[in-house]
Amino acid sequence: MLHTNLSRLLASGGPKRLISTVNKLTTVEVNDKTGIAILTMNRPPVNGLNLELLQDLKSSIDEIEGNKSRGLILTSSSPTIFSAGLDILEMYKPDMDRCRAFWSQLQETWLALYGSSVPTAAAINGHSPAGGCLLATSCEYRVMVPKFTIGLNETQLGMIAPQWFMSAFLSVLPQREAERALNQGRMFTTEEALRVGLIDETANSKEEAIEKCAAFIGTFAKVNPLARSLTKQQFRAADLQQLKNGRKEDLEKFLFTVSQPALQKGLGIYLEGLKKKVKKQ
Ligand SMILES: CCCCCCCC/C=C/C=C/CC(=O)SCCNC(=O)CCNC(=O)[C@H](O)C(C)(C)COP(=O)(O)OP(=O)(O)OC[C@H]1O[C@@H](n2cnc3c(N)ncnc32)[C@H](O)[C@@H]1OP(=O)(O)O
Repeated sequence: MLHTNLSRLLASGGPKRLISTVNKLTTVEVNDKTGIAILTMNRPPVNGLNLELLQDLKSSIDEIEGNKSRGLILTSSSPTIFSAGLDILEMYKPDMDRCRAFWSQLQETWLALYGSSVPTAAAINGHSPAGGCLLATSCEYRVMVPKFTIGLNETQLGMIAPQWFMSAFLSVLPQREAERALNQGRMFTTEEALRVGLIDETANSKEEAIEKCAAFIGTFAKVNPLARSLTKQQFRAADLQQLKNGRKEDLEKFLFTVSQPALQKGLGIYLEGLKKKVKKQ
């Protein structure tokens, strides 16, 4: 009951205090009464994860860790896109120095979100392919609005999802399901995602999704915060350590991959397809 009241208060727009608007591409709002922080991505049109959005996400996660919030809910300001994943323009005909900084920041941001000490949930209020799915599966709970899609579609782009993308996916899906979906580059509808367990609940609106995420975070209200956070970290330690140990190698593999002419050709065709789709409408 307490949890339901907390989540209703949060969703009803009860007393909210805007703690930070410092970052250009993210905002953090902490509800005074519940102590839950809503972290909103705001990089139109599709929340493509470029270097700057990744930097802002990391600094917002740090801020939420530092201000003793009771939980973090990740969402988007777009009515139809949670995140379109990595900004393909960071990988297409890239400046290699920026590309290096981009991938290193992606690693950094993932380590912060997946390893966050506070309870995390994603209110998925739009499409969530690839890197968008990585963000969502790095959270502990997912609530998604109908008529959108989510999944790791890397193989469709001729790319291989790195091991740590797979770790987050595998922390949510059974191995058999995860392996098949990754090999196919499968995008799940909201309903399919619920059926396989890629999301935990559906909601009819962003507000309801946030309410349900807050209710999930509320389930920890009576649990010792340190015991909860250390338990979470033990569950995730091997995945986090694997990337920490292999960061340099992972970066080099990425740089090698994006510098392949065949990949560049594929990305060019993919981008062209996205643009043609816009013109047709
Ligand atoms: C062994 C280990 C090896 C390690 C090596 C690692 C290898 C590299 C790994 C890479 C991993 C990559 C993961 C990714 O995240 S790649 C990105 C994948 N994302 C997608 O495929 C999504 C593509 N976008 C869409 O499907 C749609 O845009 C959608 C999100 C469904 C939204 O549709 P809609 O609302 O209709 O919007 P538009 O399609 O019209 O898009 C509006 C404009 O935004 C541009 N756009 C869309 N997505 C991206 C993107 N991801 N990056 C850059 N730009 C994007 C689109 O072209 C439109 O642009 P414009 O208005 O200029 O025409």
